[in-house]
Amino acid sequence: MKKQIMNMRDSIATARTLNEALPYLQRYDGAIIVVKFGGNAMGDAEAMEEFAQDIVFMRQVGLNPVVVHGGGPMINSLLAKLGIKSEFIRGKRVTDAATVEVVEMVLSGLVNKRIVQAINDAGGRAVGISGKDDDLMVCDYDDPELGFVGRPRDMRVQVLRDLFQAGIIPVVAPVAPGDNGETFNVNGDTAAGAIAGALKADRLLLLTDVSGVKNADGEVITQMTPEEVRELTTQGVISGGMIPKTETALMAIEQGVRAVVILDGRIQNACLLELFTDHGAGSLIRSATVAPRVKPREE
Ligand SMILES: Nc1ncnc2c1ncn2[C@@H]1O[C@H](COP(=O)(O)OP(=O)(O)O)[C@@H](O)[C@H]1O
Ligand SMILES: CC(=O)N[C@@H](CCC(=O)OP(=O)(O)O)C(=O)O
Repeated sequence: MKKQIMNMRDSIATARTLNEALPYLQRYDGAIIVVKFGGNAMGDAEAMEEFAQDIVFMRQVGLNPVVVHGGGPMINSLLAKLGIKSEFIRGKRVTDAATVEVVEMVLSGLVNKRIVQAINDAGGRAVGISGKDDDLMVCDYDDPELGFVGRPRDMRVQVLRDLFQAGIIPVVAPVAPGDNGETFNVNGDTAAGAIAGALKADRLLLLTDVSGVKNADGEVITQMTPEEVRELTTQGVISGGMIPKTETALMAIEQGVRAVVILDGRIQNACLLELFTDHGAGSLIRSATVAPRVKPREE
């Protein structure tokens, strides 16, 4: 009897959750959601499975998700095995000719296919590509001191639209071509922002291993404007790997992405929580002039 009551309570809670999701399901119908899955957010097999389920769920309810992934820790591990040293400047890896080969092997191979397989196992149809496929993301050199690090210049996102049309979930590795046969290593956040900007995505979700952007007291800031982001960067409160994320957020917003959310990809169903519940998750960055979203995040 007690068990039956518990089951009933669970069912009521589930129904309530579904009900809460309805306005968001309506709001996001047909929306393009770019999800950056950082290497630190990937975690174990279970976390990967949950992430894949969230992505398949999105597609199932009529959204168009695009996954752009990172894989920094996996690159580090192979570089270490090969005895190749690597350093970071402002959150980006200094990339020489030997390093870029390892980066392409790890990102376009190991990591990309692991995500593709997880999404397909969860019942979706995923296809893995990189910035090289159909010249999706042609790059220039970002900064001479970084070596083969690319800065996206020409975006050809038609291939992504074609994949949406076919019911396929694109999974993009941030490796890209240059004009003179170069292979570029692109920071995953930068690539996700460029893709979201070119698609004028409804949302860019940057999944990482912290619960959001933190202020000087270490508290997560739930909502910020681009001006506030610039201020925190000048003060040095935003540093290291968070810099490419917030830089990306600002650029994406400038290019017409409605809002960017930086959130903890290790928490269960992070994407669904952000998109389909009143509560939301992480730090939402959007211009103060953009109309508030339906979601009341202490608004
Ligand atoms: N103000 C800040 N708020 C939150 N994290 C910050 C901040 N400044 C620096 N960071 C660092 O940024 C890291 C996230 O970047 P990174 O490790 O590159 O993530 P990913 O691999 O997911 O792309 C956090 O783990 C944290 O150490
Ligand atoms: C230029 C640059 O820094 N490229 C990154 C690409 C992978 C990445 O961005 O991975 P995360 O998202 O897991 O950090 C790198 O070499 O690590």
